[in-house]
Amino acid sequence: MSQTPVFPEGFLWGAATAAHQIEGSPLADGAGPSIWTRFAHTPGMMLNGDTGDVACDHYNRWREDVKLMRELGLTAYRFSVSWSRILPEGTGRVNPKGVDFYSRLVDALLENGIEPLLTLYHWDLPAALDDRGGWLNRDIADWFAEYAGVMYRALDGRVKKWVTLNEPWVVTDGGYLHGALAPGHRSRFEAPIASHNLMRAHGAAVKAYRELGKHEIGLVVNIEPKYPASDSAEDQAATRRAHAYMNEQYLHPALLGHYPPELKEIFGEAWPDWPAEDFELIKQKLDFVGINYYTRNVTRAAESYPLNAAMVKQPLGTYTETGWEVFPQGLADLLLWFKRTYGDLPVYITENGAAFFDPPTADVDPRTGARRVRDPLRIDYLRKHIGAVYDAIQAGVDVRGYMLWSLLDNLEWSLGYSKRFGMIHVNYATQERTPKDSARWYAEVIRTHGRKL
Ligand SMILES: N#[N+]C[C@@H]1[C@@H](O)[C@H](O)[C@@H](O)[C@@H]2O[C@H]12
Repeated sequence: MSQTPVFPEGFLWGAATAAHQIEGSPLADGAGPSIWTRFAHTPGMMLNGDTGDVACDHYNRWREDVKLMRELGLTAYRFSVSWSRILPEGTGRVNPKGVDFYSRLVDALLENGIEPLLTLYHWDLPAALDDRGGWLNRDIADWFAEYAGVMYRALDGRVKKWVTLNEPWVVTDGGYLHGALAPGHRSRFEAPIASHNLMRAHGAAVKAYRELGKHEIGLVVNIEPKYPASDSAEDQAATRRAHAYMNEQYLHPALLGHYPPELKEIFGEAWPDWPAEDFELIKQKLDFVGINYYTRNVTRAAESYPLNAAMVKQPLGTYTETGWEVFPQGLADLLLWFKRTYGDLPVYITENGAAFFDPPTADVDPRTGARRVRDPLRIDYLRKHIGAVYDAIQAGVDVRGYMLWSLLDNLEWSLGYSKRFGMIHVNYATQERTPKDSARWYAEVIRTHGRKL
């Protein structure tokens, strides 16, 4: 990016979170347990034995957090709804106090000029549905559409941008193939079934929205550009497999109505022959796609399960606390790939950010008593990635907003509280919030609509 950027009028500047990662109080006011409530209380599943029982206590502190969003000047806020707060058993009985929590949050956002982007599913499946097979049960498409319908009836109109699923790839790869995430399964036979049912549920929820809703709905995927480590046929083939497995596995059925052929190659006998009518359900017209971008992957052939591919660490690369290479050009490359492959569908960057080392407690200026958290690496990361978004917009990609991951330091799933992605520091012992230097910087970016990158 060379010149002073001029982002499109109406471009949304926001931040993103997820229910289980910030709310705490997972069983309050009639809520049912989710698979993450269970997983976190299963010994050995969570680093340091951390759980989401308290997290950022957002369930009780949401007013304070909305005030912080307003002070930063956010024009949008992406959050998720905990399905089991709404339907404690996953289907049937609605918990009015669960609906009320999100209704009040949405009203507060709107009163403060912040547009809500609501994610229906950000990994916290009701435990009661997991007991009935969860994402392995084809009936979940109907269960998810029922839950989505409850939320559409309650909030559509105040919420005008809906997301069905967050990162189906992680749900499946982490929860059903490798077992690092809830519900902790490890099966190459279950993974394709979970993936396919996630996409069937996505389609059913979009179909329900077209009957009940009047605004916009989309899908959020985590995708990353795969660059071959060499020109060798083996590395090229490994890169092709990795690209299909992560970047095309969900966008192809949702937008094109079929899977990439590599998935049959990857899963072999574990890849079913899906009924044609499933793709009619999955491929529903979308109003936008959300892209979560963090890093790239330089890929080589290797003996690995199930891809026979491995990432090549870059000796001159800069890496975050989660071991991800800082590579902003990958975001621009990815957005151009998306446009070439799927056309001019509007795109939001629904997550982008980094975990760098931040202290457990904020510094205190002895003269003023003011708290401060210095995070120059995060500012550099964000500046370069927002710049890459601008480059893609200049190249013709219809990007309509940027949601920084994350508003708050939060529960990084099975990594617990060990990784801090927030632009607002959370002292978990006191629940004190301290906007980091990156938050102050982002507020200026927003105030100048991107001109002060
Ligand atoms: N890891 N990491 C950070 C972040 C995670 O905290 C979000 O819940 C996911 O949507 C996505 O993986 C990205």
